[in-house]
Amino acid sequence: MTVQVGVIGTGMIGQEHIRRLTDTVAGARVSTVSDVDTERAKEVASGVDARAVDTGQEVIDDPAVDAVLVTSWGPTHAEYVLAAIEAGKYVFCEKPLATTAEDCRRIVDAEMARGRRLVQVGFMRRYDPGYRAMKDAIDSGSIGAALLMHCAHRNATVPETYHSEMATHDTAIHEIDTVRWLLNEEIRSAQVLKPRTTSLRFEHLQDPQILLFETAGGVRVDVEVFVNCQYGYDIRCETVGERGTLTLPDPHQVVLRSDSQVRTHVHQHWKTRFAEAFDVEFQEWVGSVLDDEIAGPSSWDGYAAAVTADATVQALHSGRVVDVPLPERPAFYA
Ligand SMILES: NC(=O)C1=CN([C@@H]2O[C@H](COP(=O)(O)OP(=O)(O)OC[C@H]3O[C@@H](n4cnc5c(N)ncnc54)[C@H](O)[C@@H]3O)[C@@H](O)[C@H]2O)C=CC1
Ligand SMILES: O=C1[C@@H](O)[C@H](O)[C@@H](O)[C@H](O)[C@H]1O
Repeated sequence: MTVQVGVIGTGMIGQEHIRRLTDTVAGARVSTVSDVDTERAKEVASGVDARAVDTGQEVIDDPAVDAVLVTSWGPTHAEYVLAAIEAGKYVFCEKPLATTAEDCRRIVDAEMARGRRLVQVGFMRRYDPGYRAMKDAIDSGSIGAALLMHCAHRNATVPETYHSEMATHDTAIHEIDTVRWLLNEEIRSAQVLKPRTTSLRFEHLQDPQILLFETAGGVRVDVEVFVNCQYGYDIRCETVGERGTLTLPDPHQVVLRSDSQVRTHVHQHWKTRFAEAFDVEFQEWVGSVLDDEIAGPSSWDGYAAAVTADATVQALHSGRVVDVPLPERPAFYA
């Protein structure tokens, strides 16, 4: 069987995932697409022999669509995810699940009321081979109990529309999910340090920032978010345990020795740095839709990340350590 996917949002990542579902992932086909920019939707649809419709709701209502992919602008996610749940359709939503914790909670409650998992959130790092190897090594006890984690999330540059809160909500939201997943614990408090700022930024932006988290089990995590680092897209993570450390490897790159130098390429964008992770993420999602059993990052994970991100933004503004007010995880998401 082929999963017929309807896509809402044909911007940058929407087009990436449409290409992926068309050329790389087995068992799926993009059948229907929409975007508020209807001309863009038509153009993208014609490239993959799909049907363009005028609204996201029409995608969800299309009887030919088995599963919905939401890759529109973040503030529109909640409306589409809730409508897909209402229609009883599987829905993959790019991060963030919703832009407010309240909307994430509405999604969690709607999914629980439906009685089965329909939603997967696009936290693609869980599918990166390096992060997966780190998770396996932590779980197997190879470094003993984890004590510390040092992370860095660097982008080459960001546009003027990017503001200081986005360092958490848009960027470090990936680390928030990754830390919870790797350590299998919730984050209980957040603090934000504001180092000297780079001169190579738009004036309104605090860049870099250092986010400090403490997990429920007392693991201390530092995350450097530096979104104008100039030199590339660089993601780092080291876990320090009682008996050793684990370092996230860079994806395979050829190393050139020539002219008295050793050189290797630095990724410039998330598209290439996480290309393999996205491919695996979508292959596994399609498999789980075919098996009728969604197993990837859940709407609870989307909600927990949003609550943690809100506390982190409060910490950015107050300069204080802020507790993360996350309720207990419902058994439905055990
Ligand atoms: N997992 C990851 O590493 C990444 C995730 N993302 C996430 O993907 C989402 C989209 O990001 P980009 O593609 O970079 O943005 P984009 O701005 O390139 O594309 C967003 C698209 O949504 C459309 N849109 C806006 N409102 C709409 C509505 N009401 N209905 C239908 N379409 C609507 C826009 O016209 C645009 O084509 C964001 O939530 C972003 O956080 C983006 C980049 C990387
Ligand atoms: O999700 C992403 C973008 O939306 C965000 O703007 C970037 O900072 C992240 O590195 C990327 O993974």
